[in-house]
Order: sequence, then structure tokens, then C-alpha cells
Amino acid sequence: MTPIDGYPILTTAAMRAAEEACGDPAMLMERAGAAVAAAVGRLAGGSAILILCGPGNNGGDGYVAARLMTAAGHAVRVAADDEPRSALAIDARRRWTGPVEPLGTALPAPILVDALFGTGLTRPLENRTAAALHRLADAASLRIAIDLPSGVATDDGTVPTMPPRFDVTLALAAPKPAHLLQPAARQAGRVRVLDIGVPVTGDAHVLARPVLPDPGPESHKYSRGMVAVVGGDMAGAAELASLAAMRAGAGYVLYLGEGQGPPHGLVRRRWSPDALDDPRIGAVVIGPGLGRGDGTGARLATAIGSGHELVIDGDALRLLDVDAPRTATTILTPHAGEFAHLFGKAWGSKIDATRMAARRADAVIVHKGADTVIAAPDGRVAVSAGSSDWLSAAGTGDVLAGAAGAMLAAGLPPFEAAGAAVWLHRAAAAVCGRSFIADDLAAALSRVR
Ligand SMILES: NC(=O)C1=CN([C@@H]2O[C@H](COP(=O)(O)OP(=O)(O)OC[C@H]3O[C@@H](n4cnc5c(N)ncnc54)[C@H](OP(=O)(O)O)[C@@H]3O)[C@@H](O)[C@H]2O)[C@H](O)CC1
Ligand SMILES: [K+]
Repeated sequence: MTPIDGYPILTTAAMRAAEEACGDPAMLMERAGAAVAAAVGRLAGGSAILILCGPGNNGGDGYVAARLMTAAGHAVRVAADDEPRSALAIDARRRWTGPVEPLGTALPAPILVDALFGTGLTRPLENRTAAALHRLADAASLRIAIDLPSGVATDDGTVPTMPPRFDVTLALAAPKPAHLLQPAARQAGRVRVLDIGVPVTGDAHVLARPVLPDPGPESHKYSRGMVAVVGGDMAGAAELASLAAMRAGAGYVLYLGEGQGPPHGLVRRRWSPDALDDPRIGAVVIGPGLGRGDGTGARLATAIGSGHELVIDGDALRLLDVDAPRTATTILTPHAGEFAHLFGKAWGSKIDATRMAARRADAVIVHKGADTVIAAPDGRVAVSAGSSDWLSAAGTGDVLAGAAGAMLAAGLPPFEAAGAAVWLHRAAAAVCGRSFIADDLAAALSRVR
């Protein structure tokens, strides 16, 4: 049972291709069932287990696990409505010698294992199946989904049928998009990968802890990275971005706008058209608090023309022409509304849509949300799992933009810089707990850096 950080994310088709490349499918199901049996056995302790089996290979995994756990001394019952249809599942069912109860009348058990549907779900669950799943899940004290909660669409994280909320989902071989994308991801609970000997690769990964450069004896403020934050109508937002850049590790942050006061380490200067003419600037952050008034378009044009690496956020995203050529490395940080404004109606999953947008804009895109997706123009994707719902507050996006500026100025390539900023932002939110404010979040970056 491995945490998912850093794992490749596989779609249904990619998972099938990986399985096929592995040879004997019966051996794979036996391995999957054995891995499930070991994991569920550990989670269950001595409690009784009820396994719900569907007609496909997800159900087949359930029958194999039931057989192996019974042999290991666990109290296991099986419930199913449909006879198995795939050859593998038929064989797995044949080798389960215990009774199979109807779903509708099965009594609950403390440990519920959902092996109804996995990657092969093609339509909503029948009402009676969904009702039985919810009834039995509600009565259980631990709910475990095999591969995926039954009812979610593997490749885009939509929910043709809303499953119960599981405590643990055991992803076979690799996480799938539905383990990360909302609303499905919420229902999966903690996701752990079971290694079943299928090698998996891909260009989309679960965001992993970044390797961040630490200062050394030779370091000085400019070598740690100089970030310029372009201010505008709302000083507070740009100041938050500035503070976040400092807390994320930038050696020198220059705030170009109105306003006075702490922190005293922040260098304040009025905006002027030549304000960015400093070769020591490593990254420019523009958008937080920029506003949409007169002169904001000119500030954005100056930032883009400066040739410095860019983080474009907030109001600047409303002014940006994504198709206009830019020479500088760019990170764009849209939330869903800004993404729709920039790129129109999304096609496919959030992963697909963000990847296409990154190609089109020739920029790294941080498509924010409870399931933040980061994509690079070369097709690489990282998805952030498990961020705090308390991040849904004003100013948290400004903090992310500032952190991204610090990572760029520190010399990280843009895809890695964006991923590092998202990681730090999420980690800072985790240490802040509940009902924190954006200022707390910025301050907490120092604790997780
Ligand atoms: N990852 C691995 O290496 C391994 C994964 N395994 C497991 O296999 C499943 C995928 O198995 P598959 O048989 O492709 O799919 P499912 O078990 O999810 O279900 C497909 C069957 O269910 C029918 N179906 C689909 N949707 C519904 C629905 N809403 N209601 C009723 N029936 C439904 C479908 O029939 P069709 O009519 O759509 O053709 C199929 O009969 C994967 O998730 C893993 O658990 C293997 O063990 C090997 C290793
Ligand atoms: K399942």
C-alpha cells in the first residue's frame, strides 16, 4: 500500500495497454486479488468483511480476495447480483466456494469492500445496485473501494452515479484520473496504490514533493532570486503576493505600487514604465490586485516585453491574449472561471483541457481548484491531490502567484517551479488548519519551505 505522490496517472486505455504488455491476465488478477486480500486483511483487523462483486474483472478481484482472505482465517461474505461475464471473473467466481448473497438482502458487515465496478464502468449504476451499495456502506465502519469507488468515471472524475464516501481506495497498479479529479476524488478517501507487478509510465503524474534549492555559504539576496511584483488598484493583493514570494524563499522582493508599511524587508517603489529594467530581476508577478482600470494593459505589456520570466495571475489573465507570441517563460495561474475566459469551453477531463491549453498558450498552466492541474507545453502534467477545502478564501491565489514567482526566480524550470509552488501552498494550508486567512497562509510558507 503506497501513497500516490509521484505516481504516473493512467487512463483506462493506458491501464489496459500496460496490463496487456504484462502477459498472462489470469496471473494479474490473482496478483491483484492477493494484494487486495493482504491490504484489506490488514485494515480489517479481526472484523467481519462483506465483499460486493460486480460482473467484470473488478468483481473478479473481489472473488479472488474473498477466497484468499477466507483461507487466511478472516470472516468473509460475498454479495453479488450479476453473474460474472468476463472469462477471468467467471473463473474467479468458480473458485470462490462460499455462498453469494443477493445485494438487496445482504446484511451489513463492519468492513465493506466495493468490488462492483472499476475501470470498465460504462453507464450509471442501476438504482437497486446503487441503493444496496449506499445502504451497506452507511452501515459499515470502514469502507474500502477496490480500484475505484463504483459509479465514478475513471478518466475524467465525473460521477455518473454518486458513490458513498469511502475511507480508503486501493488503486491497482496506478492512480487513475478519478482518484485525483473532483468530484470523484472526494469519494475515494485515502488512495493507496497496490503494486501488482504492472510497470506503469506516462507523462501525467501525481504531484510529488519538490526538490528545492537551499542557500549555501556563497548565497546572497540576488542569487536566492529577485522577484518583482507589479501592483495596481488593490494594494493588498499584490502585497500578499510579495509577502508570499519572501516567505517562499526569494532573497529580494520588489513591490511596484502604492502603499506603505510592513514587512520592512519588502522593497517598495512606485510603478514606472522602466521599473522592470533591472537584469537582476529573476521573475515578475503580475495580476494580483492589478485591477482592470486605465494603464493596467500597459503594465502587462511592459511585463511581457521585459523578457523576464513571468507569473500571470488574476486580473492580468483577463487582459492577456494567450495566442499572442511571448518570448519569456510564463506561468499562468487561472481558476476555473479565468480558464474558461482564456480558453473557452473545456474539452475532455481537466487533465486533457489543461494540457491542451498549455500547448496553445505555450506556457505552464496552473489550473487551480480542489484538484489543481499543472501542465507544460510539452505535454507533462502534475496533479495535486488532497488540498485543504479552507483554501477557498480571498487572497489564497495571490499567495500562490507569489510563491510561483519565488520558485522561478530561484532558478527552477517553469513546470517544476509551478509544481513546487502548488506543493508549498498546499503544505502551508495543511499546517494552518481551519478558517485561516491568506496572510496566515503566506506566513506559513516559511514553515513548510
Ligand atoms: N489494473 C490492473 O492491472 C488490473 C485490473 N483488474 C481489474 O479489472 C478492472 C477492470 O475490469 P473490467 O472488466 O474492464 O471492468 P469492470 O469490472 O469495471 O466492469 C465491467 C463490466 O461491468 C459492466 N458494466 C459497466 N457499467 C455497468 C453498469 N453501470 N451497470 C451494470 N453493468 C455495468 C460491463 O458490461 P458492458 O455492458 O458495459 O459491456 C462489464 O461487464 C479494474 O478496475 C481492476 O479492478 C484485473 O484484475 C487485472 C489487473
Ligand atoms: K470498485
